[in-house]
This record gives sequence, structure tokens and C-alpha cells, in this order.
Amino acid sequence: MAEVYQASTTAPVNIAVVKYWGKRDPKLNLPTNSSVSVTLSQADLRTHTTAACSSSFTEDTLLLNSSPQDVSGARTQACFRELRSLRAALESADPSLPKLSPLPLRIVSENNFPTAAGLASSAAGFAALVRAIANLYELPSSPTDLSRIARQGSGSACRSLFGGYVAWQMGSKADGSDSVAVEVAPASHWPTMRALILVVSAEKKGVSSTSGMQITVGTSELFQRRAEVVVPKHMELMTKAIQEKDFETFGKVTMMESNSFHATCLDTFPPIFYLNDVSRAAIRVVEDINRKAGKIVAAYTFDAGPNAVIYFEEQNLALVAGLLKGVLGNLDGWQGRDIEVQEATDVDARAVEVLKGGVSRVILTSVGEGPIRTEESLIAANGEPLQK
Ligand SMILES: Nc1ncnc2c1ncn2[C@@H]1O[C@H](COP(=O)(O)OP(=O)(O)OP(=O)(O)O)[C@@H](O)[C@H]1O
Ligand SMILES: C[C@@](O)(CCOP(=O)(O)OP(=O)(O)O)CC(=O)O
Repeated sequence: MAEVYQASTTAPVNIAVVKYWGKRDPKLNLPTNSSVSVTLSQADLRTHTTAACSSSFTEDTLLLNSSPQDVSGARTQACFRELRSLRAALESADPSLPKLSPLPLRIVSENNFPTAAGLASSAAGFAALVRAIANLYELPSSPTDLSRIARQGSGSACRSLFGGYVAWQMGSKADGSDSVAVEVAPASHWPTMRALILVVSAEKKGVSSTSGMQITVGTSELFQRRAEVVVPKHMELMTKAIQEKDFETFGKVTMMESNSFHATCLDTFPPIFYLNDVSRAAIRVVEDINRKAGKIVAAYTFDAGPNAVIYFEEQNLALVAGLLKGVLGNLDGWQGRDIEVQEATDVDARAVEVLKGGVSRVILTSVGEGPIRTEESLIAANGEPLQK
């Protein structure tokens, strides 16, 4: 029987606090601005991927949550091609190495959260795919080197190669070699950061990030100001806020960034609406929580969909999560955490009702680590995918 080589990893989701929106080169996924994200804990949200290769396989395949995916797309192909060429270079430098680069790849992956629902599945998915194949090929590449490859799968994926607080530097070179992710600070630098996700919709979204951002680039004038003036200022403030663990600035910039990004969506022609009434109710409740506290203790942010991500620090668990548990305590997602419930006094009553009617579940998580190698495999020794 032909030998089956394999390696596995898990990879995290990241949620941006300075948003990536717009490409200067759609083929290479080169962005029009830099961005910053927080990597979320894999205890709650993760992709698990096994990469295998063998001469007994007939073609490159990808099985995602048990369903076969098309791998002929330019993005997946770019990742396969770049990783193979790094392996081929190792093989030609050391002829004793097994010749893995020409062998067909079999990738098996599982997301433990809804795919394509604005929960950054493509980020965790492509980060895991690239990391798993790099492990399989025993590449000496650093996370920054791999971020250059994962970026071509999905832009935001480049930030999921690191844990903690991560910047994607837009770079200026035409070949994209300087458009990479770097660590701003590890999770251990500011470990008290929490994220409460209000899942408003787990459905596939209407306008994908990929096409939405290109229509914005082509039609919005506001977008130009965002890329040239707003984001560079926010990048500076955000990096410093993270270094100094200054939640008030972190929170203010996070909220203003989300608002700026969604304003450019509205300024796109025809307009793109990712926020809905439930999202706006979440914004209102966060504002009321901050007003009650007399300072910024909670910060909302929204990606290309209505789900709210609310960042806060552990010391404000009762003020933020406790209050929202008072409103949404009947939903799934609060288990396993001892949270003192707070009355939603001094909070807009209508917004509370809208949240009650529109949020389907919550996910309470925290800042976490980057991809983690695992011996737990999704492919049997004979090369067959393992059914869970
Ligand atoms: N585990 C995975 N392995 C490989 N590819 C994946 C994986 N998970 C998701 N993807 C790819 O990502 C696509 C979903 O990306 P999409 O950008 O539409 O949604 P999203 O990532 O959930 O939302 P967003 O990035 O806007 O927050 C899937 O259709 C699939 O091609
Ligand atoms: C709103 C965002 O989540 C957009 C993410 O866009 P994608 O990374 O999904 O886009 P592609 O590069 O086309 O795959 C903001 C962010 O994550 O920075």
C-alpha cells in the first residue's frame, strides 16, 4: 500500500478592530489599508484541519464538514501552489527527503461554528489549511511567511496565523511580498480581553465580503478618505492602545472603526446593508452600558453581517456580560461561566426587546492563541476521511 503522509492543526477565528475593506489587487488579495484584529480562543471557535498526501490519491480534494468543496478556485490553487513550491525547494536541496510536492493532497476540515455566516470561517479555514499543509511538508516557514500565503486564500486569514493581537501590514510592493501579518502583542500581554458574540443570523450572507468590498472601492468616495486618512490614524491609536492595555482607546477606536466601515458600505452604490435592527439595538445597549459605567467598558464591532461582537475586559464581566445575560439568559451559550446577572436598568427598553426577539445564541469567548498542532487526525492511516 502506498504511504500516506499527514499532519493536523487547529486554527482560530479573528475579529478585526481596524477593518480590512478594499483591495488594490484582487488577485493577490492586497488590501487598500492595514488592519488589526484580536484572535479568539479556540476553546470556543476553531477550524480543525488534516492535510494528507499520497500517491494513492488521484487528485487534490477538500472535504469541509463532510461535504466536498471545489478546489479549482484561484484562491485555493494559489495556496496549494505556493506551499508545494516551498516543499519542492526543500526536496531539491536535500534529495533524501520524500518527494511529497508532486503528490495529490487530501484536506479534511471541520469548523465547529457556522460556515459563511460572518463568523470569519474563511479566516480560520484558510489559516488552518495553510498551517496543516506547512506541517505536512515540514516547512521551516515562520507564521509571517505563511501569512503571505494564507492572505491569498482570504485576506483576513493572514491574521489567523498568530494568536493575541495581530496587524496585517498592507505593504506597498506589487508582488505582495510585504503584505503580511505580524504580532502586535501576544495573548499573554493582555489576557483579560473577552468577546461576547451575539449571533443574530447564522445564515449565509447576502453580499460576500469579496464582492462587496470591490463595489465599495469602485463607487464610494467616502472609502477613499477612510483608506487615506481614517485608517492610518486608527492603526496608530489602536497599536498604542494594545501596547498600553488602554481599553478606553481600544474600545473607542473599535466602535468608530466599525461605524466607519459600515458607513462606507452605505456609501457604496448600490448600498450594502450588513447591519439590521438587531445590530442597531446591540449598539444602543452597549452605549447605554458605557453611559451607566461613566466610561467605555464595552465595544461593539460588526463584520460583513449583522452579528455583534462585543469586546470587554474580565473585570467588567458583570457590567457587560451580566447585563446582557439578564436580557438574553434563556439562550444557549452562557453555560460553563459563573456570571452575576445584572438588571437592565437605565438601558433603552425598546432595544432590549429587539435583542430578545432577534438574537439566536451567544458565544462568550476571549483572546486566544494562534494555530496549534494536534495529533488528532481527521484522516485514517489508510488515507480515508474519518467520519465524526
Ligand atoms: N475549514 C475550511 N477550510 C477551507 N476553506 C474554508 C473553511 N471554512 C470556510 N472556508 C471557505 O470560506 C468560505 C466562506 O467565506 P466567507 O467569507 O463567505 O464567510 P465568512 O468567512 O464566514 O465571513 P467573513 O469572512 O465575511 O466574516 C467557504 O465557502 C469556504 O470556501
Ligand atoms: C469585514 C471583514 O471581516 C472583511 C473580511 O474580508 P475577507 O477576508 O473575508 O475577504 P477576502 O479577502 O475577499 O476573502 C473585515 C476584516 O476581517 O478585517
